Amino acid sequence: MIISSGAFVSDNGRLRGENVAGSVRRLKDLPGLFMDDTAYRSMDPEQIVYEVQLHNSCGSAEGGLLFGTSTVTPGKVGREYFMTKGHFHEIRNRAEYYWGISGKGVLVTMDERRQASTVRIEPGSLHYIPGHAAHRIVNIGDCPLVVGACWLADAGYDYDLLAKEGFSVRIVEENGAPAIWSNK
Ligand SMILES: O=P(O)(O)OC[C@H]1O[C@](O)(CO)[C@@H](O)[C@@H]1O
Ligand SMILES: [Fe+2]
Repeated sequence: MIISSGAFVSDNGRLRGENVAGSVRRLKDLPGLFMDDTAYRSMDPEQIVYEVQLHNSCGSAEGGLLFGTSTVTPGKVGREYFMTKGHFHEIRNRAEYYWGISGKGVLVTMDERRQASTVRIEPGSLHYIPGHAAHRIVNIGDCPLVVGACWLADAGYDYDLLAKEGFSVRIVEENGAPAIWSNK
């Protein structure tokens, strides 16, 4: 039985070692995500918006768990802060834990009736995301936002519902501070 995987989480939330894989999302990978398309098109398409690192030692086996960290770069497109794409789980009832490792952020969740909620993420904060809730993180600070996560390996990703209307709220800078805008 495998009880240790030979992987490590460093102070900045980076994973290394066995069974660790990473992916990067750049501005060019996220067309239509941000509300200000003119600002989006004026920016460097190679700019990294966020990176995800994943520790996977079970594939997508039912009953297995995945562990990941997401690192969102500080920045904005127009007035809207850099954020992850966000998703519902393909198997809708699958829940997930998030916790803040470093930086300042907002967790946005939204149910299938487009009811949204937001909560601040800070180092050490713990967030339970129930099934049937889309989830996204937003970096509202000047440093990278690093968030850890643990979720069921068979959860999968569903981006289709969000591709049409997006989340019902957006996190934007207003008078120098983060504000929640309705996107209904
Ligand atoms: O690119 P997305 O769909 O916003 O997801 C980013 C990552 O956040 C997680 O929810 C946890 O970090 C993973 O499931 C996912 O890989
Ligand atoms: Fe998820």
